Amino acid sequence: MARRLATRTLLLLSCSQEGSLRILRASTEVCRGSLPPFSPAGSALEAARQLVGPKVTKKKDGEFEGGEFWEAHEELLKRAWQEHGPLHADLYSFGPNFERRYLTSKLRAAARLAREEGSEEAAKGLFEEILPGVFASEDLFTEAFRKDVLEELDRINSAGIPTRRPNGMNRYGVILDQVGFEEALNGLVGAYIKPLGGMLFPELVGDHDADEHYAFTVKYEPSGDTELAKHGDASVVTLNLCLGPATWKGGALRFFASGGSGIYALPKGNASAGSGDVNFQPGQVLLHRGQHKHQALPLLSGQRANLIIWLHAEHGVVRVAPYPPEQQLMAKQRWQQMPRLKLDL
Ligand SMILES: O=C(O)CCC(=O)C(=O)O
Ligand SMILES: [Fe+2]
Repeated sequence: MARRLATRTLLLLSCSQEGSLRILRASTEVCRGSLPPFSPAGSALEAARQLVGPKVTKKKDGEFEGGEFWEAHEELLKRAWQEHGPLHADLYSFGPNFERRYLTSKLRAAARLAREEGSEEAAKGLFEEILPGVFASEDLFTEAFRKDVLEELDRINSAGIPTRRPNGMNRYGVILDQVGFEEALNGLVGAYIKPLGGMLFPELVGDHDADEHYAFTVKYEPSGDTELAKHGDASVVTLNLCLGPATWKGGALRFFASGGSGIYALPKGNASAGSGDVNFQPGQVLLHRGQHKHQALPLLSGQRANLIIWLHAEHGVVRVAPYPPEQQLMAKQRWQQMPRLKLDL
């Protein structure tokens, strides 16, 4: 699973991979014939609304489901989302407005202290290690962030533009980087999420191990996906924010213990990977290693939506071997890196 997801991430994020370039070119030829005539001067939004997205069926290994369709229409869909425009413009660009509206003052103050003084005490104080290797916080994102994201998702889902399944197992959700959020997310990840991931998992996040991200939402409800099989993510560190929206029953996230072995052995104690169930609360964030195996238990009623950010190195590479203590980054090195503002697509 992890390797398959990594491969798909690589295909989505990197254009330098020979195979994906070939698929893209071939399918563009195939699909042009079946598209309504589209002139560059016409409305991309109108053209995208006439597309019929591929059926989504697989609950495992579904990364490439409809792959040719998505590769062929990538440019059109990107322009369609631009034309569609935002409901909450602040969500789409990272800067002082984004930070003030969507990040708690506690998080901003803790990050300032880490950047200016090299002290991570306040940042560490935002988290509780609820299972070995699983850090939880309710102090990262504001209520307004959840509310605006949920409203934006509703609008995206009723835009009439096809959206691609978020990964090989979850069928329902939105790939946030593909619907206009990549710039804001690059800023958020570079300035906050990557240093937080490095602070909590210094043995895995060095200088470049979390340079890139893949962000998406997942949705569970009785008429759609209700559960998710045990897996690891295509990430070195995963951030998982529960968006709510309101109430649901079941749907806990179960973690499985593993310490790894040989050169992959995780340090003992605080940083090892423990087992247990997490019953999400709206607004709660988890940070865990991507390779810490987990599973979503069956949702019994209601709906649960989460926003997930996978951190990985360039080309989807996921570090699994821990750094020895003397090679780990210092707090200032983590927090003073400049955010990368563009994805290398
Ligand atoms: O159900 C969740 O919150 C986690 C989903 C998940 O693990 C994933 O999409 O990789
Ligand atoms: Fe996962």
